[in-house]
Amino acid sequence: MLAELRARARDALEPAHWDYFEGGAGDERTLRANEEAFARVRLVPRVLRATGPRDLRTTLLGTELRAPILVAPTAFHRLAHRDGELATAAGAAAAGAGYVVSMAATTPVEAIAAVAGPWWFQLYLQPDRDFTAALVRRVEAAGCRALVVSVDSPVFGRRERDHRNGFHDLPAGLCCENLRDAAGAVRDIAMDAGLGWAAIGWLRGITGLPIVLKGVLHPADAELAVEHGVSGLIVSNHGGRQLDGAVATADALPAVAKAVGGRLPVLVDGGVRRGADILAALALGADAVLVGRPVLWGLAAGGADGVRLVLDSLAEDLDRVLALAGVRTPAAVPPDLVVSP
Ligand SMILES: Cc1cc2nc3c(=O)[nH]c(=O)nc-3n(C[C@H](O)[C@H](O)[C@H](O)COP(=O)(O)O)c2cc1C
Ligand SMILES: CC(C)CC(=O)C(=O)O
Repeated sequence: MLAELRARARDALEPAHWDYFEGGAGDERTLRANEEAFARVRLVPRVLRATGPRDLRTTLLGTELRAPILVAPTAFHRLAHRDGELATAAGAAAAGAGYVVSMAATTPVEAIAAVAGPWWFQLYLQPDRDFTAALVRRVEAAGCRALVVSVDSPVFGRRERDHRNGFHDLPAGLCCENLRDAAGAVRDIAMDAGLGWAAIGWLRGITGLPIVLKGVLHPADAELAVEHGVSGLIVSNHGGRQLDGAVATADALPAVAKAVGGRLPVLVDGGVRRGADILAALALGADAVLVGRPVLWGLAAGGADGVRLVLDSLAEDLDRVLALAGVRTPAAVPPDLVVSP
């Protein structure tokens, strides 16, 4: 099903835009490694446990979801479909999935909020702290439930497909609508190589929203994140778009989950394509997964209905594999459901 949507998305998109959505950094080693790591996992199901009806409902930081599945923050949805983030928001809401709106969304958060279910906002902390604070106020006022701070991007990864295609800017008429300053001028997103833990403390001081760090791979950083009072972690390598050669997320997850020791929710993204991948992520220590490119395939192929189809299919697939593995709820997935290869 996903493969078919992917093919339709490819047909629907300009080749340079397809490459932007699909590509990774460098030789795309990490991009490939994410899917390969999930494909290597072997499951050891339990039998005859009379587990009865499954219940996939999951609550994360006060946000109730139909299944442990969220839409990962991805940029520029109006490049994929004319309805852009509005279609993503409506599709995710219909599927009961969480939606993490990218800071590089091409639709204002107020318009997204009007059609979305529960949504979080992904932030790149800008060197201009006043601008960042104003944006935080804006998303709070629009109804955002948590801030996802991406910490894997002190500089841009080198996306060779984009260099080859000369894809550097959005076409005329599209822009990052949430990066307007008080005068209405749109800023570029700045990556900040000077970002440290003090910046997280600063953010903590200006907002009451839960702060989730996205892009943690090392267990020592997970420990530091707990010490700095964040509310959640996303084990992520940005879908292989930042540090090429970075460890696959399924491989990094167990050590991070162990370091966190249940003190915070741990989410993971990168290469999640099947219910069995979600089951594996849960067994390896995650509380939920985020899905990036497959949502973009659904969006490009079919707008809101395509997004809903992707998310519903993943949830149905998870329900089936939970039954086959002898488990009733996501929280009950035991670590010994997976064997290391
Ligand atoms: C086209 C594209 C744009 C992305 N834009 C952002 C972004 O704006 N902010 C961010 O934190 N992550 C961004 N990501 C990374 C995703 O949030 C996520 O980590 C990744 O896509 C997960 O891997 P998957 O695509 O294999 O599911 C982007 C990923 C893609 C593919
Ligand atoms: C506009 C970019 C900052 C979006 C991004 O994070 C990405 O393309 O991976």
